[in-house]
Amino acid sequence: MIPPGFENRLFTAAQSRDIDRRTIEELGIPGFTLMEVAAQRAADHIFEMQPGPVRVLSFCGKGNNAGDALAVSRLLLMKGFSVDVCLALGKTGMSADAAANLRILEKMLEADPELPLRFFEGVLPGRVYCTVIDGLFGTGLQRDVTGPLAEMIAEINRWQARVFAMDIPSGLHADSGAVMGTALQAHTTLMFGTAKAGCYLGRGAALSGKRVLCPLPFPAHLLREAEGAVLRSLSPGGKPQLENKLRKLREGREVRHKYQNGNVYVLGGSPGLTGAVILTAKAAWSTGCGSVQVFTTPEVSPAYDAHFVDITRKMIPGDGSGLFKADAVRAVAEVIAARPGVLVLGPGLGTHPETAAAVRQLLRLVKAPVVLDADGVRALSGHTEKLPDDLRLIVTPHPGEQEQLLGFSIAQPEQLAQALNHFPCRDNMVFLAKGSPALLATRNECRITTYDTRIFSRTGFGDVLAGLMAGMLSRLPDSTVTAESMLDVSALAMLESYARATCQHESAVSPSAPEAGGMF
Ligand SMILES: NC(=O)C1=CN([C@@H]2O[C@H](COP(=O)(O)OP(=O)(O)OC[C@H]3O[C@@H](n4cnc5c(N)ncnc54)[C@H](OP(=O)(O)O)[C@@H]3O)[C@@H](O)[C@H]2O)[C@@H](O)CC1
Ligand SMILES: [K+]
Repeated sequence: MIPPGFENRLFTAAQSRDIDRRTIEELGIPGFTLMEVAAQRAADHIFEMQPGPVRVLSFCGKGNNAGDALAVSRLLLMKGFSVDVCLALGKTGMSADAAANLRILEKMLEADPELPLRFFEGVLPGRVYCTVIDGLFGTGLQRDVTGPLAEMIAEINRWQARVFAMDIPSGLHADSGAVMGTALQAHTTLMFGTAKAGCYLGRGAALSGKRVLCPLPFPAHLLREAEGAVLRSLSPGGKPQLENKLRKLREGREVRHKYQNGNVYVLGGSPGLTGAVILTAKAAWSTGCGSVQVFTTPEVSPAYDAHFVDITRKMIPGDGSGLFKADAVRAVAEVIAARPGVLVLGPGLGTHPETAAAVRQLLRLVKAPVVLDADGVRALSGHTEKLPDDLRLIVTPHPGEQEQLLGFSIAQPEQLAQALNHFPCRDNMVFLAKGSPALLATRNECRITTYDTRIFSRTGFGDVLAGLMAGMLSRLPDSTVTAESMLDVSALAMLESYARATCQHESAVSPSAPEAGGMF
């Protein structure tokens, strides 16, 4: 049983170790008991997946991860499976609980020499297996896997077996999802007690296969007290909960006419780049907000004639180039001040230096929450420190824009903390690092997508996402637009885009098999 509220919480290796330790020391549940519970849950899952007894390879190191695999091996034997145990690092120096589990197996074999159990030290048994229990390394892996161990991992990967990883696939870093030299490709990862961040980040998302959280008797207060960043997974299953949270916030809003049901402003669309604005404005409108208004120059406005029925246009002054420049900044800020709403700044705005300067000027003047996307993000490169500290901001760069904005692209939650430090408004903002997985963070929390964000790799989805965010945000009472609710809105807008993308995309790839490197 996972304590309520922790279903989608992710933990680092240090946090997990600390929770293990405190459960043992403060509650008095022995480590061996925790291991037995973990093994029982893992074995139950394996029996479900593999109902008929087969010969399995139990691939063990010398830490507690091996202890898990050895305890699972015993439970499989008791169900009639045949087990070949590979003690890849030999018998010496095993952790106490791993050694105890090994001793139990040895005693069982001594008592019943007919038992289908064999041991191999330092080598693989020399045959191919369809099912493998991976207990080489868990959260204790700190350095690269090399030499004979790396060769064994490569060999097992060649079998394309059904690999059940204990806690985390061996070779994967439990925090970053980085491959430490080489790693096993799991079919299923049975995470013990806590979901490990490394199974969701970097290569971990693909190498973990199906992720299953096997509950251990950790009390809620220890999970709550785990020190360090709060990480959560963001899966399509979380959509109803987010919708509910935002619906409750909306109930506090008095709506007597359309302008009290949320106003969205879109500023973008330089000559030849109006498609992005059309997508953004339509997506915002689809959220049910009261009004969507597009700022445009007289030169660009005719491009919208065939597209906008419900969406109004606000003419801004220009110098005849059709671009947004300094002379329009005050006019835009005044329109928004007169009728507050949410501004989407950037779709198709173009990269003219004077336009970029006007974007920065507007961000210093405007009091509305802003969703900053595409060319709007580019305009901030090298200038983030000049933003007002009370600006409420959602910034949505893809990896190329992250590189330009920060000098690095984001793969780890700690890098988001670094990214947020570039902004004086860091306490009022959400940084959405697009990529695969996408990471969404405020100063207090980071969410990691669990679905395949490669589906967003189509021109225009960034524009749709920005429109959805602004539309949803505009419908909340202004006093509830905080970093926390903006994170919920961003998460829900991502899930809504995903739902739309999977409907539209006939050849949608499986959401359970994300692959590193994709982006949108
Ligand atoms: N009660 C609990 O705590 C519970 C814990 N549980 C389980 O324990 C797991 C964590 O166990 P763990 O901490 O013992 O570490 P683990 O991952 O088995 O490996 C460490 C060993 O590997 C070695 N080693 C490392 N890198 C290496 C390399 N590159 N190449 C070669 N060797 C290398 C390292 O050796 P050393 O660095 O000392 O040389 C050390 O001996 C956790 O993931 C979960 O499965 C669950 O049962 C729930 C209850
Ligand atoms: K493992």
